[in-house]
Amino acid sequence: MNDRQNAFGTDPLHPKLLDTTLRDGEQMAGVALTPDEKVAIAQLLDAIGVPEIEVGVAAMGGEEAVAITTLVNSSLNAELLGWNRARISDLAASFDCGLQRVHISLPVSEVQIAAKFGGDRQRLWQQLEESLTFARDRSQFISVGAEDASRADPEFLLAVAKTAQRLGAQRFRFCDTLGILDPFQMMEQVQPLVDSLDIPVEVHTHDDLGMATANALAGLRAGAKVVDVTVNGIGERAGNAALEEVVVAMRRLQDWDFGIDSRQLLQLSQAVQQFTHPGPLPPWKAIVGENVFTHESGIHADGILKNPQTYEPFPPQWLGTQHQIGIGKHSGRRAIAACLERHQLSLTPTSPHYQQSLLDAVRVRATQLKRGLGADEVLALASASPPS
Ligand SMILES: CC(=O)SCCNC(=O)CCNC(=O)[C@H](O)C(C)(C)COP(=O)(O)OP(=O)(O)OC[C@H]1O[C@@H](n2cnc3c(N)ncnc32)[C@H](O)[C@@H]1OP(=O)(O)O
Ligand SMILES: O=C(O)CCC(=O)C(=O)O
Repeated sequence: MNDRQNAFGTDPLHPKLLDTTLRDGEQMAGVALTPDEKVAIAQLLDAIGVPEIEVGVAAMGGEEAVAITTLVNSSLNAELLGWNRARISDLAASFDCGLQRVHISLPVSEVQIAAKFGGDRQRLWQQLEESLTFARDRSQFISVGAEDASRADPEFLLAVAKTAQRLGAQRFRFCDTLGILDPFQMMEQVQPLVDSLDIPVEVHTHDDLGMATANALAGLRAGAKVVDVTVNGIGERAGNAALEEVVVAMRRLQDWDFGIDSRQLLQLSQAVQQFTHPGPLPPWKAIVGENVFTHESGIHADGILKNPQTYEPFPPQWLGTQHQIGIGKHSGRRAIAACLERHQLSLTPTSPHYQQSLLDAVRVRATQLKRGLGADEVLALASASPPS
């Protein structure tokens, strides 16, 4: 990473990642990780350079507490954080697991305060104070999270943040819990917190409107110093900002790599996929999908063969991979010629009839199979209709 000034200025406290695959990621409906799987994911996160991992909810007890205790004792480099409601019993459960860094969450929107605290703000202030006082004497680090902050009254949100800071919180998490903001609104809402607090602001975004990653980047642009992510973007409902997207987008857009070894992102993504939703990821999934560096359309394949920069947003080498030229319904002559050339066959430029008949055969076959063709299938079609 060079030292050039970017959108984050020259502040030495560059933004950091907090991975919450093991907490919010696991909250995705149907996901249930064993302690061993949680440890395996944490080790992979650690290996690629993630500096902070939200490990789970100790108040759940049982295997979740076992997993958290095992993680605490597993000598990871990453700092670990345990998620808690603003309740002493939750915090006690985290401390029983050996956690020394805790997160305390409070609902801050009218609708959530009504549902969770019977609309009693006094109760909210009291639980904030009680839980922070309890945690302060027993922990090394406390962050406070404002659940549903994006729907909260901004003055009330700021009052909660300042109170949390005064009572000893060392970081404040702004949550777009329902994923309802756009990046402009995200900046407008996060900026005042950054400007008014002495402690760092963290942003937590959801993908309900497909804007989790964009909003995460907007939060950073507004001055947040920590951004929450999950591998493959898993999480509640439509998921969270995806670790791989935030890392690669920030490298591409701001020349900031978070200290992450992006060549290990594919392996991490595949491991998490197997533990959470066995089966393939959607091939078009940004950054880690199988098709992200596969070019089929004739015009694109032609461009890539002439100069990869024509159609690659960033070099596949960032992910330790290479581009592929796919052959299918949208192929053009140049891609088919390149495929044949790789197998010492030539698509004679002077026989346009042959070229067109092979292209037609590829299109028919790909449409029948509803997929791209392998080189062997292209060669079989070529030998079935030899140059006339
Ligand atoms: C936006 C988010 O991601 S929030 C995090 C969500 N994560 C989870 O829910 C983790 C998994 N959860 C669980 O295992 C369970 O819900 C537990 C162990 C946390 C609690 O289980 P239960 O005691 O059975 O409570 P239940 O889940 O039914 O209800 C939640 C309770 O917490 C209260 N609550 C919710 N958020 C908070 C908060 N931030 N601070 C204090 N209390 C809260 C609710 O009002 C409700 O209280 P009530 O029982 O007095 O009505
Ligand atoms: O940490 C918090 O306060 C809540 C985090 C969360 O998962 C959310 O708001 O979506």
